[in-house]
Parts: sequence; structure tokens; C-alpha cells
Amino acid sequence: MSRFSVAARTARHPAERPVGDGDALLVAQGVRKVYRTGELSVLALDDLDLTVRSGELVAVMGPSGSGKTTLLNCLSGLDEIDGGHVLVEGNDLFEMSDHARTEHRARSMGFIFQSYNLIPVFTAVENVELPLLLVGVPAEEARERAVAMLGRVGLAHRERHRPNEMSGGEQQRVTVARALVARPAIVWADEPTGNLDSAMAAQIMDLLRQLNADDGQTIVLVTHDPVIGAAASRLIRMRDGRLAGDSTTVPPADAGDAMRP
Ligand SMILES: Nc1ncnc2c1ncn2[C@@H]1O[C@H](COP(=O)(O)OP(=O)(O)OP(=O)(O)O)[C@@H](O)[C@H]1O
Repeated sequence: MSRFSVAARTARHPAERPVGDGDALLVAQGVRKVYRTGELSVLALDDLDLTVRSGELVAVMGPSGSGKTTLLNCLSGLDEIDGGHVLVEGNDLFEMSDHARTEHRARSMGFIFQSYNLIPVFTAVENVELPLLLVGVPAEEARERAVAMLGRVGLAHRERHRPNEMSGGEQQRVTVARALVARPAIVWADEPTGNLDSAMAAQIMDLLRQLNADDGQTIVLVTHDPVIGAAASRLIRMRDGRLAGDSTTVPPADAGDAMRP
């Protein structure tokens, strides 16, 4: 077991949301997305159906241009769709006003991007507490929860560091802490290990696996890396805007360790 796994276990929070009961958390039905540029149009999602259950760790793979990032952006409500429905915890994202969708996203979703997207003038703990402050958690409680979350990702000693004072792997662990601190229903990650070397990538995936296993945190991640994909509990393959494969596996408990060079 890695030191991150130990930290995650020993500093565990009580779950604030019932998890892992196999209920459908997200249901996408007949989702279509068309990009139009002048006369050209690209059908990026083609009548796509997908159900994600509470507690799943889903990897989305597929060739470049197959629609992985579009799927993430549309199913999280970051981008508009051209047809179909996306229900998150029973709420149809695209029947809400833009304002309501933004609020719903802030309360029920966390995001991890390849490029970290941390606020450069904020310290690690200020970055992590931000999602809590945005949904009205009192400052003192937000700070306590952010500090605890940084401990869980193995960064207690970096609390007061700014992003440019941390390694890429450390910055990505801060973004993991920021994405999970509010215990969102679902965390979306687009190439979360894309900027990291293989050892750092393995640490981040190990951390995500541990948070998924300990808290039942639902995570959907897009990756090009077959090693990362194999460490997920469910692997979805995309081709031409459609699902081309969907397999559920139970990776061995030490899959994270096996990824390490
Ligand atoms: N903003 C956009 N405007 C026009 N076309 C777009 C836009 N974004 C994506 N596309 C097109 O939509 C299709 C799906 O793109 P998407 O980025 O979702 O694929 P992807 O599988 O994530 O690719 P990659 O692995 O290269 O990141 C591609 O044909 C792409 O060229």
C-alpha cells in the first residue's frame, strides 16, 4: 500500500452522502452534440446512452477525436447539448436555467483537469477551501475541512505553498483535494495524469482509487493511458461519438502499486 493510501485510511471523514448502493447517479439518454463552425458541422456525440452508478470509478478511453472530452463536458453540464437528456440524481441538467445548472454543478460536481487550473495567487489550502466557501460553508469550517483534505492527499506540509512552489504531482494532488473536499456526487477528471511522468501518474491514480474505495466517491475520468484505464473499475470505450465498449472489472487491490515503474 502506498503512503497516500495509508493517509487516506487514517484521516478518513465520515461520509456525508449515502454511497455505493448501486443506484443510478447519472443517466444520459440519446445525447447528441453537434459542433458547428461556419458551414461545417461535426457530430461529436451520436445518440449516446450511459448510466453511471454511485460508487463507480469509470475510465473513458478511445481514439483522438472520438468524443471523450465532449462526453465529459456535456454530461457535466459544462457545455450545451443538441438533443437528449442528462439526469444527475434525478435532476435533468438541461431543463434547468443556466443559473440553476451552475449552482447544481457547484453543489454536486468536482472537476480535475490536466492543467491543474489552480488559482496561482492562492495557497494550497486557499485553493482547496474555495468550493466550500462558494456554497456558503462558514470560513472556519471550510478551513478545517480543507486542511483535513490536504492531509488525506499527503500534502499537510504544503498547506501554505502557492502552486508555483509545488511539483506537478503535488499541484495535481491539490486539485484532487479541491475536487473532492465538498463530497460532490460525482467527480469528472479530463486526462488527470496527462502532464505527469509515469510514477506521478501512478500516485494520482492510486489516490483516486483510494478515495473511491474509502468513501465510495464516484469518479469518471478520461484517459489515453491504458495502464490508468485498467486500474478503473469500469472501462468505457468510445468511437465516433458512440460507446464502442463497456466492461466492468475488479482490478487487483495492488493495481496501483503494479503501475509504478
Ligand atoms: N469546439 C469545437 N468546435 C468544433 N469541433 C470540435 C470542437 N471540440 C471538439 N470538436 C470535434 O468533436 C470531435 C470530438 O472531439 P473531442 O475533443 O471530444 O474528442 P476526444 O476523444 O476528447 O479527443 P482527444 O483524445 O484528442 O482529446 C472531434 O472530431 C473534434 O474535432
